[in-house]
Amino acid sequence: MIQLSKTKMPREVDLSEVLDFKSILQSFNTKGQIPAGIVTLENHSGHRLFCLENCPGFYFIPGALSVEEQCKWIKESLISFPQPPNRTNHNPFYGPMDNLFVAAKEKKVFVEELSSSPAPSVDSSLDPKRWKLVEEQEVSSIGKSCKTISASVLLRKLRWSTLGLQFEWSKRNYDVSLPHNKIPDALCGLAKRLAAPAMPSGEEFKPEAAIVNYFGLGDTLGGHLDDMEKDWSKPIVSLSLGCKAIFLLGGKCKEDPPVAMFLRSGDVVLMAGEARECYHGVPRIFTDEENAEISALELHFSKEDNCFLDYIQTSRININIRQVF
Ligand SMILES: O=C(O)CCC(=O)C(=O)O
Ligand SMILES: [Fe+2]
Repeated sequence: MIQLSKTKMPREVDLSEVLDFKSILQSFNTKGQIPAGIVTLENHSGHRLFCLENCPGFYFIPGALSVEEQCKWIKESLISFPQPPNRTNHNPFYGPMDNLFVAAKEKKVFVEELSSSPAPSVDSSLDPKRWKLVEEQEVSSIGKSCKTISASVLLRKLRWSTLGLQFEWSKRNYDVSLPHNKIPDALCGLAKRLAAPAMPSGEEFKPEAAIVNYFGLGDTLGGHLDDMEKDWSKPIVSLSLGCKAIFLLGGKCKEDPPVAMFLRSGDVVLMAGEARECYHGVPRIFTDEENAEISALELHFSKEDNCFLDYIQTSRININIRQVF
């Protein structure tokens, strides 16, 4: 099950064995050299792809997204992707939440409304209408018995949002009866172009759903399979944005030793065919200045709204796009 879990602060680990496709690309471009077990090809857009000999269907495209594209998808992930009818991890407790990012930027606060009638439901936390958004300065005038939580804390606790067909975590399946919007056209077009090298010949990828994962310091994604889509010959297209992470690609059994690789902002991974049967996860993100490797993003965002800069300096966002049927 895909769930981001809080862990203790990161430990010092030996990173010397972690595959680094950025430097593999550099040494291929300058010296024509490539490590054993890795093969390379070029896609239509001139991007170099790397595949692993012992994991057919796995593709790594280092630096596939320009800085402008990365900034665009970071903004979309914070502003529009968590908007209803898309659901987020906050839905069960707070209900559909409009404009969380803007509310956080404006330092607004959610307040639980205490109504005398009708009788409260057995579990009041499941009644989303009980939460209203107020200005920070109004909080002092609200009774101490009311629960309050700031929008910026809720933004920090945003773990996932779902686009297109909505994934129902409790049933671990897509619930086609839930209201949803189509995947935005620009994301659809991008996913189709990126997916092309991993598609069965003559077929075009149909993006029907996407899961957006938000990682803060100490957040991890445990080893899992994405097995709820019908046709595993179609790839999952996975975009990395923000702070650098380590991706673990295991085998078909949980016990198989994984290969570790760095995922930087702008990298894209495709997993199709046999690679879809491989366990994978994200055990670590790097938020320190030296290792996050987000200076290009920082430069770009420093000319814009500081809120994006503040968020991304301690975060990673992953958008993974799927064909469901
Ligand atoms: O964050 C990532 O790079 C991987 C995400 C993933 O595997 C998933 O959401 O299924
Ligand atoms: Fe996954």
